[in-house]
Amino acid sequence: MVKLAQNRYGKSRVRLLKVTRHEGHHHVDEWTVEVLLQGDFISAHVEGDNSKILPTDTMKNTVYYMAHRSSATSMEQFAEELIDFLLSRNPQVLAAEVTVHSALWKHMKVDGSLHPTAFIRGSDEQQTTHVVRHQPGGFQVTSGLSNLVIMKTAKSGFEDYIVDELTTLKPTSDRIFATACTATWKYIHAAPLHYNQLRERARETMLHTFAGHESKSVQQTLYAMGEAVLEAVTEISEITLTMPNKHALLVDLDRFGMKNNNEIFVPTDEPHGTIQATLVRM
Ligand SMILES: O=c1[nH]c(=O)c2[nH]c(=O)[nH]c2[nH]1
Repeated sequence: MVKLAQNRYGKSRVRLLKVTRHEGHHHVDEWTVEVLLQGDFISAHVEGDNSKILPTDTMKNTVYYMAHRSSATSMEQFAEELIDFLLSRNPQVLAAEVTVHSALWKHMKVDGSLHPTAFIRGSDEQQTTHVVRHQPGGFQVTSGLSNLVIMKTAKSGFEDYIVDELTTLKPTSDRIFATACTATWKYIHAAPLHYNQLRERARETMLHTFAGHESKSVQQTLYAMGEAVLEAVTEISEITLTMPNKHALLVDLDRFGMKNNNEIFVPTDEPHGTIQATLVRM
């Protein structure tokens, strides 16, 4: 005997470019959206009865429909509108979740000033949000960013770790610290929030802390970054940071009779350290 333990379904990687045409300048949002529904879908799985199934193709169309009529100023707000729309029309759906990944388009600098309608990809960094609402119930919003590629060439060392017969790593008080940071943070959901401002504050705080921190390890800097975000943005209840340690290996120039004063490195992607932690308020 078997039974359906858990299920959800929806549409993934719905790509969308929205141009908001303000007088004198345009704003662009490039989003990749995922919509997932949970609910009373046992008969669909067990009997092949599709009478309660909203087609995933319709979900895709709903994303475009809502994008056109929405005046949401953040992707979190857009996700909330999309969820409300789907839940209001589908009583068989017990929970809807929407994930949005946003690309980093910036106005292009042309002749020294920002062009109003020409854009350049800032980097491969993405802004993210995951919003879920159970019926009945309020929104749970988890936002964040991924692939924030950052590096520092000072204020980073790694010493006094365990040394055993398998240790080859040399301690250093001066190394390259390079990472591609992923962060997700949960919002305390009291009132409608200014998601874009809060996101910018969290991101700026992370960068500020990373740059200034006297790092004894990736672990310590990650903790300092998370702690600073929780201090700076009281609307955030919890933050998870993942920071791969993208090693930059010092090249041995002794072989050529040269001294390498921490100047020439080989950047590596693999293998990399993986450092992750979640910080919550006490
Ligand atoms: O900051 C670091 N943390 C580690 O746990 C670790 N392990 C390692 O080999 N190098 C580093 N660096």
